[in-house]
Amino acid sequence: MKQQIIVIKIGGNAVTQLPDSFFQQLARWCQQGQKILIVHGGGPKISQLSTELHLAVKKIAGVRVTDAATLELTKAVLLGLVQPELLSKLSAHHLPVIGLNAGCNQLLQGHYLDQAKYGEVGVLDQLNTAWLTQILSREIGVLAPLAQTTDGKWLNVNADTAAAEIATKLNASKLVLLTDVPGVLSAGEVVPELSQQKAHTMIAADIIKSGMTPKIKAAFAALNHGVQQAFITDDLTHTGTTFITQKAGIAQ
Ligand SMILES: Nc1ncnc2c1ncn2[C@@H]1O[C@H](COP(=O)(O)OP(=O)(O)O)[C@@H](O)[C@H]1O
Ligand SMILES: CC(=O)N[C@@H](CCC(=O)OP(=O)(O)O)C(=O)O
Repeated sequence: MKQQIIVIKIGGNAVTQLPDSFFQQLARWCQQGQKILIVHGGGPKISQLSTELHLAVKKIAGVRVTDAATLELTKAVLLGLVQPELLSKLSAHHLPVIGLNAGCNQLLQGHYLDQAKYGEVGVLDQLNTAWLTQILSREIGVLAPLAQTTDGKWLNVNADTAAAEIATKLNASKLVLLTDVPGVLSAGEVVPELSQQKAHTMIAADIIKSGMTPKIKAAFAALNHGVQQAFITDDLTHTGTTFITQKAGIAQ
């Protein structure tokens, strides 16, 4: 089988409740020689600790408004709590892993999204793909959704957006957005296939909202920029919602 790159984004809720099937599927992909990059979130923990420390929690369409104090807390949560916990769970399942962040070898560089509106929030520009690809040929990379400006300032990036942009830059075969729901839901049922047009309608009807909005945008951005497949699921062994492009010509 051709070696391909799979990017898995794990949301902050999902990361605390990974089923056995998650580790088993990773082991299967490793045995097949697939390269795997995990981008992890941590939003619920950032919000919880912000509240405990009396820092305002504000999100605009799923993107955290991040002042300087919230950025410090975000780095501490992602790199000090969520990432080590995830690395130790993966290691306990004998999977070869390495923790990564934007500070290593210009791994992820970006610029401010809109500093007046969002504060220290970034958009990705550059990924050190040569170095990352080498790492991924040996280990599962586990990466926090932070970037640095060219002059070394840290930026908070929504993890769904980061995962999709990284998947695009790596020319990944698959982007899996692993979350706490089995897919995009409509009237309590998983929507098995979602076109961009149908997603727009569901957003306008307020069926898709809050944290699901950046996922939808991220998934379509990745597909439209060459990633072959994108899914939202709560289980790596179920496809949940598969995103489809209009070009695929599948009925909506
Ligand atoms: N149509 C929808 N289908 C499923 N979940 C939705 C939908 N609209 C909004 N959501 C919300 O999006 C949440 C997932 O986003 P989020 O909490 O940000 O997860 P994560 O931490 O995995 O990024 C779900 O738990 C649900 O509350
Ligand atoms: C700018 C921005 O929104 N950054 C996110 C990064 C973490 C994240 O996205 O975590 P989840 O995937 O668990 O939501 C945040 O601060 O919450």
